[in-house]
Amino acid sequence: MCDSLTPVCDRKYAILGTGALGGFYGAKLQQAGYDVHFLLKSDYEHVSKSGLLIESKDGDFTLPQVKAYNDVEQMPQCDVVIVALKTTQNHLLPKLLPPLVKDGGVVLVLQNGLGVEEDISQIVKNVQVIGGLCFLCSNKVGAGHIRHLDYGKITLGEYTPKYDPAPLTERIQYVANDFETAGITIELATDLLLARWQKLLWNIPYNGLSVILNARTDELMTDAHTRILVEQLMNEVAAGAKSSGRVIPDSFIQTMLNYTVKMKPYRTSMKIDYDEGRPLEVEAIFGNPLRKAQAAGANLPQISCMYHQLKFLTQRNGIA
Ligand SMILES: NC(=O)C1=CN([C@@H]2O[C@H](COP(=O)(O)OP(=O)(O)OC[C@H]3O[C@@H](n4cnc5c(N)ncnc54)[C@H](OP(=O)(O)O)[C@@H]3O)[C@@H](O)[C@H]2O)C=CC1
Ligand SMILES: CC(C)(CO)C(=O)C(=O)O
Repeated sequence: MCDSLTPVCDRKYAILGTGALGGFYGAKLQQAGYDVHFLLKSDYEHVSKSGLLIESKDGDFTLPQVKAYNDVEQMPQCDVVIVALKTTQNHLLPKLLPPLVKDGGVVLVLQNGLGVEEDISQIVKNVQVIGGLCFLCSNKVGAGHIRHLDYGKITLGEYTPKYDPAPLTERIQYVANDFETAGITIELATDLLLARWQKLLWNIPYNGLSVILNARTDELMTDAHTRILVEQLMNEVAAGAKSSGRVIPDSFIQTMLNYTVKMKPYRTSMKIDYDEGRPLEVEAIFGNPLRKAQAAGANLPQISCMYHQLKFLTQRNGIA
């Protein structure tokens, strides 16, 4: 394996799920010279023939040729495997991950939600699991066609048993360097659990309310009543974090509110999934944090209410 100082080397990356997020970051890594292997499902034929098209606010580009697969058994073992499926597909990971990740390699989880690293550490042994929180607005708009609308920064943190804070290692450093070489801003965190709760502070109110109230982010922030609701939900997420011994200060809540006011009007990814009749990431984003907080004795009534509303909607619409 190449060391952390090698700017671009023969490190092999696998993208598990070449959609809005995996397609974008995978294409950026390939564009920077890394050896990237893309796992696809419905877009496999198209991408094998025509590659990927990335429309990005940082500049459009095409990759006419990519290494595309529809079967992990055909893929080479990779140094870094990026999990970029929707969490609703994570039941496939026991089949997808073991043949793909090198012994001593890295599994990088770029999904939203809580608890996925813990599950993955049970599936593959002798690999390092790293979590990444992506501040990205990207959509897949057609076969092999990704539209990157805004942002892109990733916060990376190493997973350790029980999510104990971890010092930065050489491994996380080289993953960070590779992404930075590809033009992605990286922040390194020594406390992955805190970083995950901080990301949930955005996802829980906006993803949930966007579906339940049929609203974009700008509508939720303009209306005085929904703005209060967002803030109350953020405070409950902070209470959930506190039950895990993590402190999210009020100033962070204010920063997230201001950040969303300045965002281009955005239909959240959960809302897009809902509108398209696809399963929603309800368990990873709502169920797991709720269960973790409840196990620690914390009561989060508004998040619990939202969780049950979303479960109702997904069951009624047959997308559970
Ligand atoms: N999009 C964004 O801006 C952000 C997304 N995230 C998180 O990133 C994760 C991924 O989201 P996103 O990229 O938006 O989702 P997408 O649905 O766009 O991408 C997931 C991809 O996985 C593919 N896939 C599903 N099952 C398989 C399979 N069995 N084999 C191969 N490929 C498969 C899908 O292919 P097919 O279309 O053929 O089903 C799809 O292209 C989620 O956890 C999301 O919450 C986090 C921050 C921002
Ligand atoms: C906050 C946002 C919209 C972009 O930063 C995001 O990361 C998400 O959709 O999960």
